[in-house]
Amino acid sequence: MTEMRNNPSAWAEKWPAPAKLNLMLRITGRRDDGYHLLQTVFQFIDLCDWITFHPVDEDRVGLYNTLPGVAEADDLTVRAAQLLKAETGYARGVRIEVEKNLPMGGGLGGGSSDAATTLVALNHLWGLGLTTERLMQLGVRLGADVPVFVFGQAAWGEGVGEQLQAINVPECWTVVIRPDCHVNTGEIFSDKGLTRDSKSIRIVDFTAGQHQNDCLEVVTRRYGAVKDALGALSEFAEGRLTGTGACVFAQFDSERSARSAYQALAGKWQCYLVRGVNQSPLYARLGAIKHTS
Ligand SMILES: C[C@](O)(CO)[C@H](O)COP(=O)(O)OP(=O)(O)OC[C@H]1O[C@@H](n2ccc(N)nc2=O)[C@H](O)[C@@H]1O
Ligand SMILES: Nc1ncnc2c1ncn2[C@@H]1O[C@H](COP(=O)(O)OP(=O)(O)OP(=O)(O)O)[C@@H](O)[C@H]1O
Repeated sequence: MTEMRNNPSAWAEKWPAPAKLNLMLRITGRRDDGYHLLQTVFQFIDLCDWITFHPVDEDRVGLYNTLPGVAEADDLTVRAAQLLKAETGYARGVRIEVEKNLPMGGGLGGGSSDAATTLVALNHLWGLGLTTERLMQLGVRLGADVPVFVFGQAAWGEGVGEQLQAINVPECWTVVIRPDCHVNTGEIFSDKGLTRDSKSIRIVDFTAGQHQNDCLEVVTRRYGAVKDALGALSEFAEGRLTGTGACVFAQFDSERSARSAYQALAGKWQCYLVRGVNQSPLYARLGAIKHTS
């Protein structure tokens, strides 16, 4: 029996898998394998999927509930757990229960965040002792957005988003609109019209207001709903695209102004009123569990 099995309360905990926003995204080049080189700023928001891990004595990884259109074996939580077992030789298994709140194909990184939470939580619950750096290296094999969720702090990202430097950005009240469409990330990155030669900038340039997202033109050309959502937001504040969309967001100086924009938009759009956070809620949970175990 592993150490953590003697602490059933840790197993009973739900683990958060937060969404991220790309506060800007520049495409500066392309690797030989086709992946794009980026400069981006990641920040988390307090909108989360919630994942519960149930110990299984046999060598088996499974789900309680599959997601629409995603076979069990393809689910990123299952793939993350299998990867950890292959890496460490851990012999037992787990059943994973995902409470899905983050829209899929929304540019909020939900699948990647679910994978990262699985890596971090099972590393802890199975007592594997892998470092955060090693978990990030495993994570990037599952998706370019996984490392930042393992990293757990708002970050300046380069490479494909796996070279990360922690930064502090204002923790603004934010309105996110989810247009009624799913954007396929691979489809946007393979569009012929995508610009891939943006000049590199420095963190101070971002801080001074350079917020461009190089995917914007392609995404709004292909998805009219994204363009309309940006138009709706721009009546209140600067509207921005996160990742390759579909979600768009605007940051506000106060809860009051964010709430009033949210109330005006919520009649027509599916929206979320959220707060930007520089520390991932995942690490708040991990800290609390370590404290009591
Ligand atoms: C757009 C972002 O969300 C910004 O944070 C990420 O770059 C995308 O991360 P992700 O969804 O985890 O992406 P992956 O699952 O790794 O890749 C999906 C597909 O997008 C393309 N892709 C992705 C990331 C990247 N830097 N260059 C790419 O060309 C690849 O064709 C890949 O097959
Ligand atoms: N646990 C999971 N949650 C969501 N999607 C998953 C999961 N496992 C596999 N997937 C697959 O990953 C795809 C991308 O989902 P995700 O929610 O991460 O999109 P996204 O927010 O646009 O990601 P990104 O911003 O990283 O491009 C889904 O369409 C689905 O096929």
